[in-house]
Amino acid sequence: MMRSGIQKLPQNGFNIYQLLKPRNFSLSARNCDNLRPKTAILMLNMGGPQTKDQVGDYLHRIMTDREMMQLPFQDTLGPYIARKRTAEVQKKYEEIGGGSPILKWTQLQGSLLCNRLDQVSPETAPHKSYVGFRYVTPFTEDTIKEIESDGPERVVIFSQYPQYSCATSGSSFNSIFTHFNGKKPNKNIKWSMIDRWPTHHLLVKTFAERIKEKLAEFTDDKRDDAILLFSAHSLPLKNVRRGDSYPSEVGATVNAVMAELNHCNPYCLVWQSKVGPLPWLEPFTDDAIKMYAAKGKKNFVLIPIAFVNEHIETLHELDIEYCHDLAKEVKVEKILRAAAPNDHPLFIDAITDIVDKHLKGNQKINPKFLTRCPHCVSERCHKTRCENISKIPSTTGISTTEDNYLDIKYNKSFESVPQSTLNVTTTPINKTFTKILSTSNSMRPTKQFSRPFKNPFITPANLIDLQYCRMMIESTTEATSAMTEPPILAATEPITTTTLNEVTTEIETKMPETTSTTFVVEPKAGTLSSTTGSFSHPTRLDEITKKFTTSHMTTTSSTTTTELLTPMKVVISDDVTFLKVGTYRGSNESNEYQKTYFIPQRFRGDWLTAKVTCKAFEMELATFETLNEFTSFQQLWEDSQFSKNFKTTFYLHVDGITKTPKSPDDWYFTKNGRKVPFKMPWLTGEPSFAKNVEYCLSIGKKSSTDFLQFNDTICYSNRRVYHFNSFVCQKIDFVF
Ligand SMILES: C=CC1=C(C)c2cc3[nH]c(cc4nc(cc5[nH]c(cc1n2)c(C)c5CCC(=O)O)C(CCC(=O)O)=C4C)c(C)c3C=C
Ligand SMILES: [Fe+2]
Repeated sequence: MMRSGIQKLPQNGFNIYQLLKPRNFSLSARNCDNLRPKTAILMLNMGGPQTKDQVGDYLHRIMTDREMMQLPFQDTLGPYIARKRTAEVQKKYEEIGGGSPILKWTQLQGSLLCNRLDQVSPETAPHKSYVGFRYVTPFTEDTIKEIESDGPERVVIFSQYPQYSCATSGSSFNSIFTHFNGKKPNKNIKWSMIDRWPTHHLLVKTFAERIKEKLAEFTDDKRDDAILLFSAHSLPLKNVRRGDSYPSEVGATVNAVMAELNHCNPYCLVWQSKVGPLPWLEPFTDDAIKMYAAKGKKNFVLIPIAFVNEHIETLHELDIEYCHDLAKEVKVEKILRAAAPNDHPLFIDAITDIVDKHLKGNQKINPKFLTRCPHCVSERCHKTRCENISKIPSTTGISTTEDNYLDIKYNKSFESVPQSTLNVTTTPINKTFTKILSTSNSMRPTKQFSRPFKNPFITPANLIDLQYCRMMIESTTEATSAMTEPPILAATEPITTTTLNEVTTEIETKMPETTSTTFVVEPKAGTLSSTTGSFSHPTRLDEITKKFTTSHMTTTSSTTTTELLTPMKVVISDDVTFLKVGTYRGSNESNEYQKTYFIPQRFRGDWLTAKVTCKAFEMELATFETLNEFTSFQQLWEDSQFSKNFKTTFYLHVDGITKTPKSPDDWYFTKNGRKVPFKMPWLTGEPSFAKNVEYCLSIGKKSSTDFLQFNDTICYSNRRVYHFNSFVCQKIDFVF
């Protein structure tokens, strides 16, 4: 499906030529480069690649922008991830017509804005708009040079993000102030800025109109039930914890729009476009559609609420991935996407009013902008707000000294925050989590860890490694050859049981079409017993998966069917290799056994350190207790049957089986107080096999707030074959 935001430019029944008709100086100001504008409006935005060729550089810039992302070894890791991601992102841009329409829309909006400003504010005319992008041409720094050479009296830096985030608007503003650092500014040009406008009444009206346009397309009987899903680009929770105002500002826009609409419909604020493995603001837009659909809601309007023009996330993610693909998958009746404000006349009125009021007012800068987030540890933010900003000549009657007063006051209050609060010193570990999370966001210099760590499990090195592993794990979508590093593993791998061959033969006899089985056997589950093997077969797997999915979900309870979520996907990167870190011996009533732990090689320390560190970040760590388990896992991953349809990424921790009951009747789900037996079909249906079968279920969670994940396990009397037919359930009581 091909979409192009550019093709949509003339829609909306709005004749832009009416606005562009010549009026005194205004048109010439924009068409004749030689004419000096009195007022320049610098439209700030992130930008998007206009051609496929720009995608690589664009991603490179995003990934190396420390305000947008904080990665360990960012200078190396950022470009690496950008390269890995380029082809995938290029494909998306191809599908929306070859490039991002942000530039075209911003130019049009700027032009319409200046025409209107010339009318409503002749004293500051002629106005001329300029575009300054953060990650792609025209770069803000180049545009500033252009403005300076045009020599206006006044420049208004106008953020095109209605809601402020340090990751977006903050990054753009900081880049401007960094640009001015060390330069001699032209004292004749006065600068001021508009950093946010989330609840401007005309912006709110524009969104309301965009929604009404779509509601009008529903039949009368369906219209009132349509759920309005306000979808905003998500934000990492670490940014939220730091105090980023974006979530509350987006919420403010949504509330104002709903008030404007007299709360005519049910609605929900949802978040889209998560990047990377860390937790971001939820609920995600696609999950919300799925879950509402599962609850019988079938009509939706998606409203992009945090961006003022079409871009890849409206044209691809919302239109193609959700309104088309997902809607089909979850059998939505009608789902429409409201257009972005684009060139809606009310929107042009909105930006005109914002700039006009700004020009007539005397606030050159929002005090909120000068006050950093409560948990901000960014040196750049500090420098920008306390030093660089005061180097830009102000535009209003306020003297530079007074302007500096704001900065100095702020500066002092910042300095008075004891830096020691940034150190992680406390135990027990639970208490340290929050601090670690809130202070490890930016790539802090190691000196911030200068105080000794009392918790022996968390070391700066491991924190950095952890982040590194996360990024690496997330950044690739295919299992790679580096995973086959097993020589080290093979050499040290203990075989925990003597019955391996026996079981292999047995299974191969029972399942003759099986050409590849990988599993490990171990003594019957007892204390500390855990999963040690996998079953995998390229052709049978599909069949088995089908059988499992249907029989589980339909025979256990019809209501659970609707709560089946995406199965797991395990992503392993070529940079994460595994290392043996420990072996221990144990015994249960009938056997002795030995286990060996493997952890990602980059972790320093033992497996416990790795585990505890991961726990601190609520991340599961892939640990493989035996070589066989490791190889099985790898095979499973490589098996396209398993990987092709999976959308969710998380980390696999093959964890212990909770209990091995004696018979299937010993455990069951409860649903509405009713006991629902969990009937496990045996893979071959062989009665002779079935008589010794015991059933197991391992339960895991990827984070404390996440859904339970169930792993089916079948035990044959004294051995267990584990396979990865995992699924995720919600709201099910499990009773042993
Ligand atoms: C308007 C709000 C946005 C916030 C907040 C935001 C935060 C944010 N974004 C990334 C990483 C990426 N964003 C990317 C594209 C992108 N981001 C926004 C908006 C916000 N981002 C838009 C409108 C776009 C698309 C622009 C276009 O080309 O049309 C990308 C690149 C695309 C991709 O790789 O998927 C990345 C990467 C982070 C890490 C972040 C918060 C910290
Ligand atoms: Fe983004």
